[in-house]
Amino acid sequence: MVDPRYHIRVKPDDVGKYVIVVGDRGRVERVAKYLQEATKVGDNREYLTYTGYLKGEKVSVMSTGMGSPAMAIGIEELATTNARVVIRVGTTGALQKGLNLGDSLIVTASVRMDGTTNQYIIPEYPAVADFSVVNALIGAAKRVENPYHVGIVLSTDSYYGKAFDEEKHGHLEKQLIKAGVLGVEMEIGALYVIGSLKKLKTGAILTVREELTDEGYIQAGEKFEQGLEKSIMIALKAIEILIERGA
Ligand SMILES: O=P(O)(O)O[C@H]1O[C@H](CO)[C@@H](O)[C@H]1O
Ligand SMILES: O=c1cc[nH]c(=O)[nH]1
Repeated sequence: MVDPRYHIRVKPDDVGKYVIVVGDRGRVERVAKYLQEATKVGDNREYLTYTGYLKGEKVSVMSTGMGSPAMAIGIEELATTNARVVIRVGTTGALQKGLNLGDSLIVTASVRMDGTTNQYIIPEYPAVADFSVVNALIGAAKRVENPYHVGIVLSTDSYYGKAFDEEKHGHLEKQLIKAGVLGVEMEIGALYVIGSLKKLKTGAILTVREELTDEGYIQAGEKFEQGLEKSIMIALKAIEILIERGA
């Protein structure tokens, strides 16, 4: 028989109803330190999982690695546990001026430029967040006080180029920027589409890691690290809001 949690290697009851997913396994403990009684409940491949408590409710944090295939496996397997609400805390490259290093970006929807979700459903099916999760993230961002933006991102399969190769796809970049797409990352399309298909409530908050300036991109640094910490706090506060609302 196929193990429904072959990759994430957790017991269903070891995962809370509320789960934060992060790309980088080094980010898991940065989130877990805010949970009460956090303990490691799984560690296999890119999937490192801790579970603790917030307001008496079990909350987990799991890394999903880079790219949509790894996110898809993580979400499929999480859906066989107690998980019902999944919030991604990730990083993004800005596609618009005015998104500064360390700013938070609450993601309402994604342009599905990944391959994975096309193997699940027609391209016209939207990659959209759960409204109650977006609402809680906005409420939390107001309280934590980090500059934040709300909107659409582009989810690609390639960090180095391809969709944004000026010669090959310059028109596409211009089209999406003109259409107001705020940032680029690599997993939210899969999270939102597969989350919807599996009846999970999903949302995401990204931190700007590459800022677009007149001179080109500037990357990471202290402002980014501080902003990431704030984004983690916003995601946790959003979960507290959802717990209070019984959502
Ligand atoms: O910081 P994370 O969550 O990994 O997200 C972004 O960073 C990675 C690329 O450097 C991709 O996974 C992209 O989506
Ligand atoms: O996928 C990503 C993440 C951060 N910055 C980018 O340019 N791409």
